[in-house]
Amino acid sequence: MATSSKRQREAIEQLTIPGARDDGDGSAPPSKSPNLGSGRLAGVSSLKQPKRSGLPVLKAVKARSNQDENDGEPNGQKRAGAGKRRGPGVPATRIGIRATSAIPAPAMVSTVVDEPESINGTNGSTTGEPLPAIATVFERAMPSLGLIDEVAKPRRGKAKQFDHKGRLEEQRAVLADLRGLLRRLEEEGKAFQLEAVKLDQAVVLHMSLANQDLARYKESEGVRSDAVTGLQAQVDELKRSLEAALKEKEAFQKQAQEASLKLQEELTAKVTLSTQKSEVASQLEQLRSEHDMRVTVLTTEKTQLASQRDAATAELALVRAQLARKDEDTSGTLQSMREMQAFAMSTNERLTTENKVLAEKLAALESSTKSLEVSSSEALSTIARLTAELEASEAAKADAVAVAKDKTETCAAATAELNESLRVAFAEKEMRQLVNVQLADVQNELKAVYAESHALRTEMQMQSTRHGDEVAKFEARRQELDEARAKAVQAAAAEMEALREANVSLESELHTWKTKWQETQAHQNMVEMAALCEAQREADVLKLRLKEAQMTGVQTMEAKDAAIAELTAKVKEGEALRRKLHNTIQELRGNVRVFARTRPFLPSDGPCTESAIVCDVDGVSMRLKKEKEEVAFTFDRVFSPVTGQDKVFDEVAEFVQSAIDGYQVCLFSYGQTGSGKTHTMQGSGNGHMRGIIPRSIEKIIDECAKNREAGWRYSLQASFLEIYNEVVRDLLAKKEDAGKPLAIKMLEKHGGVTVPDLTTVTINAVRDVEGLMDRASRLRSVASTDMNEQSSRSHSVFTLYLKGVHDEQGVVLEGRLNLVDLAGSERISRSGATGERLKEAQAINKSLSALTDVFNAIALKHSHVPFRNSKLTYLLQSCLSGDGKTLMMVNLSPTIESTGESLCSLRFAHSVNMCELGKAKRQFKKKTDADT
Ligand SMILES: Nc1ncnc2c1ncn2[C@@H]1O[C@H](COP(=O)(O)OP(=O)(O)OP(=O)(O)O)[C@@H](O)[C@H]1O
Repeated sequence: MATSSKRQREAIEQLTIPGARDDGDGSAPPSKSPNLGSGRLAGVSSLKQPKRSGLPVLKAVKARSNQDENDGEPNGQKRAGAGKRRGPGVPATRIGIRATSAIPAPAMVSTVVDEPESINGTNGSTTGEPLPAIATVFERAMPSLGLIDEVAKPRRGKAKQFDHKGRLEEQRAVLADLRGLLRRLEEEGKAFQLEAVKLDQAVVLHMSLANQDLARYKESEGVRSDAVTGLQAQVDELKRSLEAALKEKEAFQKQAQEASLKLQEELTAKVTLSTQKSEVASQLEQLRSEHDMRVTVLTTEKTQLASQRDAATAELALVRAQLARKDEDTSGTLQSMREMQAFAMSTNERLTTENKVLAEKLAALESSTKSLEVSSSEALSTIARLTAELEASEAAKADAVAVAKDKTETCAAATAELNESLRVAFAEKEMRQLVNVQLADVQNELKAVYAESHALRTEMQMQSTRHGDEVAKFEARRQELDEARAKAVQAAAAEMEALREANVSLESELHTWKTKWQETQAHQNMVEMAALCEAQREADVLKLRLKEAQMTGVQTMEAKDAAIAELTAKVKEGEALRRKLHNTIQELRGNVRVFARTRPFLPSDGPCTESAIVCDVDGVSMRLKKEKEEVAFTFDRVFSPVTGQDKVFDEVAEFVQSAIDGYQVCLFSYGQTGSGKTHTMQGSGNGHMRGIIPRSIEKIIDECAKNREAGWRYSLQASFLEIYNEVVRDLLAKKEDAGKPLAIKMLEKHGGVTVPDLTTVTINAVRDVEGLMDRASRLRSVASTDMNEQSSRSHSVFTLYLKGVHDEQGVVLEGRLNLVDLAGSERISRSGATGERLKEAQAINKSLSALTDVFNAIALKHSHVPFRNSKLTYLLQSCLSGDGKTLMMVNLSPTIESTGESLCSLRFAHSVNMCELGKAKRQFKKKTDADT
């Protein structure tokens, strides 16, 4: 404002003509040229200034001109002449118009294009504030108007005093001044043009900066939204799997509860049974003692009866002897009587007297005979009584014998019953053992579910923390950008507001101008209007250009988004292709494929859950933290603790498919004890935690069913063995053969090995395998150690023999899938093994070291590979000597304490990964009669 007033004063001083100076308006000559266009308005507030400074001047001009007109001059054509006549009045008006119209239009344009600078907040102007174009025009025009007014004022006063000549001189001088002014204004116009060009460049520069900012913002927005979407998807995925795991866990808990309820019931039933059994036993005991007592009583009775019988028999014999004696006596007496009768008869006559005596004697004898006969009949009745008694005792004895027989029968029945209950009790015991095995399995499964869900929870927490950080970062960035944008918008709004205000004031000014200038010079007014319209048009064009630029920016961003999406898809495709090519190369080289899997933390690992293993997101590399450094490893596949059984199986499924296609496939899990080998191979339960073995069988059965439609017939056989303390044992053996050592034999025909007496079971359905696994897990050598509650103390080998016959094509495929769950390597000091466990650990470590030697020999391409150094390597010889495909799953524990073991396992796995076994051979042959 102060500058503007100063400029006005300077201009007035410069333009003050000698006549005017004489008028006492100021005596000092102009010291320098006025610089009307050099300054910019300091801000929106300065827009008001021209109104305040210019309008009163215009009003004064108008008032004076009205006054002149009122002095007696008519309007219209006469005015020009009148003006000339009146002297200073007319030139003053002209000067005013010329000075205003001389302001170059491009300068206005240049001030309009100043906008983007302000929008971006990077205004190249010294003040850094907007330049409202039209306001500037008026700002610049106002001093000239004031000047003209000032110039005209004294002249009008003097007009009355000078003559025509003098007035003409004055007019000429004024004209010359005005010409000079016009020239300066033209120069000013050029300067404005130059400035406009510069401002154009600045606009372009700021536009490009704005576009860059916009692009950066869009890009970061895109990255953020991608990351947010990705993270959201991951979180959703994790939530889903957690939910599934929780559901499964609930189901398992339910199953476990049911199982424990069942077990409880069974235990109650068993208790009842054993109570019944003890009751029966006590009854039996009672019966036995009763029976024994009865037997004793009967024996005593029998003995008594026998002694009675003996006594009776003796008595009878005695009586019989007496009777016999008596009979003898009687017959002797009769003989003597007969003799005596003969003697009597012979001597009858002679002994008539004697006959009497003899008759008396005879009568006596007859009475004694009679008494003897009485005693004989008495003896006979005694005998009869005794015989009856004997018969009664015999009957009693028979009764007692019958009772004893009954008792014996009861006893036998009770014994049979007892045997039956014992048999039931044994069956119960077996059942209980089975239930215990199942319960252990369920508990294990529960533990695995818990561990997996815990890992998922941890991962989710980490993800959400990371997500939170990312979101916070993006939020901060967004806020920054929002703030910048808000500032820019604010600045733009202020600018727009200023423009609008300027426009409004311009319009009102214009209106005033129009009204005034219409009266004085329509043509100049038209030029001015044209300039204004031109400026407006240019402003519109610039606005349009800005809009277009924004549109182009948006389009470019959309194109960039599309390009980013395309590139992302290409990266994915590239990754898939890379994996495919990697697999092909590995296959062609016959490399042993190695997958690494880290198990989640378990409650038994203790409170510290800082993992020693970091799995990278690329899915193939990992790092092991060792003190302060990290050792990096790369394998064919790396599974983090949150990877479930299904995902792991998805990756090994192609190997299982190879077995169906007629290859010998060997898949073995290696790692320290408690690192999750059995979990990976066998798993637990029949749900989500099923391992590779049950899933492989399901897949094979499914695939075989599908291939059947194409004319293939399949037969599936399975065997399951363990190598415990260097002894091969059949895990599917009958009870009586359990634990029997089996021999490994070299097959002369194929050069492979076989275990001749191994049980093979035909598999028709998935449920066949469940029974089979139960059978095997009851026989497998498992024990509790400090490192694992259920530690496998043996290497187990599950083999599936597949034979596919295509009758039409006359071909036979013979695939074999060996799924090996190795016993865990262990540091004796950590596992706390002593006694039997120590012996087992030593055998395990020895055979694992033999396996290491075999792989080392293969890796170094030694001519001799020491397969025979252990039962394990001898048994796996055909798989490891190049005919088949081999995959090793290295299992790892995440704990810091296991770092040493993990490093050993990883180094071994790395050396195994380097082994080249040669290209696998398909077991394909022509069908023969033996293959029907
Ligand atoms: N990926 C996993 N997710 C959930 N739980 C797991 C996982 N891996 C292992 N576990 C759990 O860890 C425990 C030990 O695993 P496992 O018995 O399979 O180890 P191992 O390597 O076979 O041990 P050992 O050599 O002593 O037999 C089990 O309770 C198992 O359920």
